[in-house]
Amino acid sequence: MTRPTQQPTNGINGPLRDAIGRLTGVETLLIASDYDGVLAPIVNDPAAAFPLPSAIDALQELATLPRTSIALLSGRALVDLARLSGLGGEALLVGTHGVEFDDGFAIPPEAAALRAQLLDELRPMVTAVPGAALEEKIASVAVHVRNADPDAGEKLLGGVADGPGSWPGVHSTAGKKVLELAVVKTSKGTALDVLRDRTGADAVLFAGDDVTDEKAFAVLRPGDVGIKVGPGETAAEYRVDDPEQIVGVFALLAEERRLHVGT
Ligand SMILES: O=P(O)(O)OC[C@H]1O[C@H](O[C@H]2O[C@H](CO)[C@@H](O)[C@H](O)[C@H]2O)[C@H](O)[C@@H](O)[C@@H]1O
Repeated sequence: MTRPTQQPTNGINGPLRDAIGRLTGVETLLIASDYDGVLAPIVNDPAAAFPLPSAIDALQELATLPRTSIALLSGRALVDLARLSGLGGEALLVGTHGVEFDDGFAIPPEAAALRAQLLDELRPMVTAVPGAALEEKIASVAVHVRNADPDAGEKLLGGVADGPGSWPGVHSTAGKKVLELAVVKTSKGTALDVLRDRTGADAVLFAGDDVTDEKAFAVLRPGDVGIKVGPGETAAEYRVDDPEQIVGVFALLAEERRLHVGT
């Protein structure tokens, strides 16, 4: 279908605008998004990181369209992802950096034992640094230092990385003022491949802002669209500045795809 020349573009121009135009016409489309820093602006309290209402509106509108699926792919525990995003059956939700699908995840007993050891080691380390906090998830533990003195926080993260973060079977990933220690292998890339298969998508749009999202950008294929939100090195082909701009992308895609596929 030819795009009307006067169609609003939500301020999105150039190659990204063209890429969105190409996605509108694919037979089966998957829109997958990271949560924190993409749908929800970064805030000091992880428990209060709510999404931009307009982001959820745009994703929900996309989910109503034929042959169009939406997914959230997050480092969050699945239960927290569902609660904070407010999305339910209309979205495929995957938590803990790609291991926790909504059809169930059971942590292997030896990994559960390792996680318990990790918590025993980390609690006194974190308690000793005012403002630092532990976030417990089913197969990982996150050490947060956003609210700690910057030097003390960096020192804590260094000590955690060199200490429990280097134990056999522990997989450490640095994020935004956080070090995540997982007791199972995690990969948003593997999870995105699973989502692609499950939805039968001919093309995928993935948006992410952090280091762990690079594994998802790495599995994108020709015809897919990867969008990095904010600064930092990336393998993504496109970039927007902030969550408000990614809302613009989702809204434009919803509007154009509705015209193309009908409802
Ligand atoms: O994969 P994501 O959905 O981007 O989740 C990554 C981590 O996000 C959360 O931490 C980050 O956001 C917090 C709220 O804005 C912020 O306070 C913290 O400094 C950031 O690191 C979340 O708490 C983690 O569990 C996620 O893994």
